[in-house]
Amino acid sequence: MATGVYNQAIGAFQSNSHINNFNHQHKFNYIGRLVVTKDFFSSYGLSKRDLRVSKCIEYQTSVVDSVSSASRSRTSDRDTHKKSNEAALILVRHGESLWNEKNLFTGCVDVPLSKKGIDEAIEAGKRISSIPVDLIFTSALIRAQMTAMLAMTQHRHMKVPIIMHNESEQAREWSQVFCKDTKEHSIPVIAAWQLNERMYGELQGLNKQETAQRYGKEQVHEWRRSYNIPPPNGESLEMCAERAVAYFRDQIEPQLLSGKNVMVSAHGNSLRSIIMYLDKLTSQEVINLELSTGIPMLYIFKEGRFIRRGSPIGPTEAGVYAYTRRCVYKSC
Ligand SMILES: O=C(O)[C@H](O)COP(=O)(O)O
Repeated sequence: MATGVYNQAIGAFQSNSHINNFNHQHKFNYIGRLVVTKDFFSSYGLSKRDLRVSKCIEYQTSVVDSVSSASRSRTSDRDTHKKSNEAALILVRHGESLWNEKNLFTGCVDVPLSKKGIDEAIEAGKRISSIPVDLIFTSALIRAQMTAMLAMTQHRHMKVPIIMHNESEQAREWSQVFCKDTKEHSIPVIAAWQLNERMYGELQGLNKQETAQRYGKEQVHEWRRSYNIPPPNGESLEMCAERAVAYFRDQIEPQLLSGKNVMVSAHGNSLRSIIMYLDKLTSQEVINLELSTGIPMLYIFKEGRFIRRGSPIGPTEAGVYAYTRRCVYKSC
């Protein structure tokens, strides 16, 4: 049985305000397509009544498992992963940074999280706390790394994320862990510059609103959201996609293919380009794609396809939209 945590995780995606007390009906309304076994009900203290509210339960996934069930061994988790040939992919844009707070173009400048960003990262961690994570990829920038680390402090598995230093033979040698059990209670974290925010060129450090006043809203919107027009001496989304999507395909997809659950903590534009690839968005559609800080998005990778699971539907859930294809551009 491997559906319990998936249910719970999806339930947690439902609503910010319901994180601590979301009800089962919510969970099932959103899921609506999962096989729920006896184990699930007992491990989460649910009753038959809960089953009745889940009108249409038909889709079984083995991506995630019940961490609360101490009886299940890690070995069987691995077997399930292998057999199922499906995996979870969590994408999260870093929490608010100190420059997001000041409304400055940041790009590749390495700025830490603000207090609000720290809270967002912790909140993001709560939302994904029931999805087993085998491997984490972050950008090389501290705001994405802080987000990943803070999120993992909330995880039910309590595994310790450990940054892999591959920059030299010595770094690899000196950071080895010699205890099998300790290793099993760790999650490797791989930092890659290819996942960095798009390089914002001469806009880096400028105030967004002042820049819009100086160059005009349309011009700044074009720099920020067009697909192939770069800001002065910076990267267009297309250029950013060339490195970020290539990295995703070469390094991340093979991990998913092998059944590993992966979290990627990165940036507004590197993630927009990856989502463009995952959801097959056109260069027109991606213009309207906006990502909120610190809101995780879940995809299931199954039979070579990415199935987006992270955006709850319904007007009452507007506060937790991580992703919207049709958003009104606001100059900020
Ligand atoms: O780099 C930045 O300034 C932001 O993180 C992303 O900016 P954008 O919303 O202008 O793409």
